[in-house]
Amino acid sequence: YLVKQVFTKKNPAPYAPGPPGWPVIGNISDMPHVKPWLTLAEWGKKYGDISHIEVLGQHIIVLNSINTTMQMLDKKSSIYSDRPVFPMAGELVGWKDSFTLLPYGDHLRWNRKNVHRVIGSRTAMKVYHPIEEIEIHRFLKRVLAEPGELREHIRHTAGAVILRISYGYEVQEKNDPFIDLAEHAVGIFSKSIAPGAWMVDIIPSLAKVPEWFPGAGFKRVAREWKEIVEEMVSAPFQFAKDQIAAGIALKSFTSSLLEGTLCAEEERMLKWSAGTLYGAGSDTTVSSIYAFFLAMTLSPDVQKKAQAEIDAVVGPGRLPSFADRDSLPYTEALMKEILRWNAVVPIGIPHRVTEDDIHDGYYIPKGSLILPNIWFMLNDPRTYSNPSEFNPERFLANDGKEPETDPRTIFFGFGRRICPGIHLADASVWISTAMSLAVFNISKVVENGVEITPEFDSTSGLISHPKPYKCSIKPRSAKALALIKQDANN
Ligand code: HEM
Repeated sequence: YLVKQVFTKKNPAPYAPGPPGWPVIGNISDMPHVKPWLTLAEWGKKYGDISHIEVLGQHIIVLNSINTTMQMLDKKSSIYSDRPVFPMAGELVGWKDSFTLLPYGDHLRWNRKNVHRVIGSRTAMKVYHPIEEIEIHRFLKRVLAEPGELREHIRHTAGAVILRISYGYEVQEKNDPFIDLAEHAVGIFSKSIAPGAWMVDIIPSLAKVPEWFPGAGFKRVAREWKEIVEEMVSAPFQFAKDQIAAGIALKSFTSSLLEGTLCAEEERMLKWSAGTLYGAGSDTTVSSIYAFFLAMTLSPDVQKKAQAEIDAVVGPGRLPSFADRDSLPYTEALMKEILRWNAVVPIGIPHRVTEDDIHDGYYIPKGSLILPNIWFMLNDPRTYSNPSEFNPERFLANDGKEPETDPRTIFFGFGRRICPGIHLADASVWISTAMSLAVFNISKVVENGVEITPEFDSTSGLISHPKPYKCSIKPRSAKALALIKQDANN
């Protein structure tokens, strides 16, 4: 550790402190696989807001403060916006064309510009509000019919929203082929990108080893996965093209961009762009909405308060809509607290720095990976009082107290790579929260006369979900039941 701190002739400043490593292999055994955000937060406590490790010559910088992260990834975004190469997920499984993993450059900017035009602001999203309202109403019907299948219904609904917006595709009520495909492909993304899971990510030259070679089983796995990913990106795109050719396409991201004249390369980029939205949109908001039902099970008082607000503003005769959003401040605060409480992408997607930098006196060599510990920033006692407490009030101005930091400035990443789905995600989580609270009471399950208190535990992985739990979901009243049963298209 001390050796690392020494100001060497070669380096213009010392590396940031971090756990001591071994010569050559560096900190290979320190990279945590299970809930890595907890270990990274420990490093924050021990070594400060910027810490450094080295794994086989790869420098990794861990950030544990919102200020430092903003100063680096946002203020210096011209050099902090690249992505690392992921030999397994990107090169072998084929996600490298998904714009989540594109290097910083023209190709990425083309993608981001297109997405921004379609869903990049609250105003642009307004076109899709009716779709969200209809789809979430359908979700209420599914939950009413089979409350025990909550997780499935949330997945199905998120898939329905994103397939409609990306391709103009309307899902089947059961076993929709595109929803199953996305679920499969997104699972592959998570597995193939898991840090440290694949030797080829540590020794990239292994990618050249033939498939039959002992120990090269990962190449067969990658080939099989690549086929599924290709299918996931191509099949719904072909659907949209066929609909356009037949003159029956619904307006969507793909149809509006296919209206212009595109060369073959642009069409390929568009196919991947739509595929990226479809993949990224089908698994992320699911985690927040599933966390919402858990939080309501655990916090009946918060639930009652939000329901009282919705009853007073919306009344019993209709479901809430986006038009009510500005009149429901407590529900808004509740939604923010859901986001803060359950970090969906807990350590973000790594950025890569393209120039040498010195930040806060520490040397950040060109090519370093930057891991922002989003989970810790959402639980940092310097930003949030009693962070482990679920408390929407923290986001309301009370007794002269300023509201605490909006978690959306952290939750969706940073700088020029900030999540482009932010407004879609925000709209989906909000409308799901407001509509569900308007009609359902969510509570603990009683089994054999005993109330079961579910535990909040999260899965590891790039996208983290609350682990399965049980809750009871019942219509609040006969009027609520009638509202759920109304035709969703009206
Ligand atoms: C709860 C919901 C969501 C969360 C928490 C979330 C979070 C994130 C985060 C942390 C990043 C990395 C940002 C960075 O590198 O600094 C990201 C990137 C991205 N997100 Fe989301 N996201 C969500 C929903 C969505 C949705 C609904 C879509 C699509 C419609 C989407 C599309 C993307 C894409 C395409 C990228 C890659 C951007 C790039 O590399 O330039 N996300 N998201």
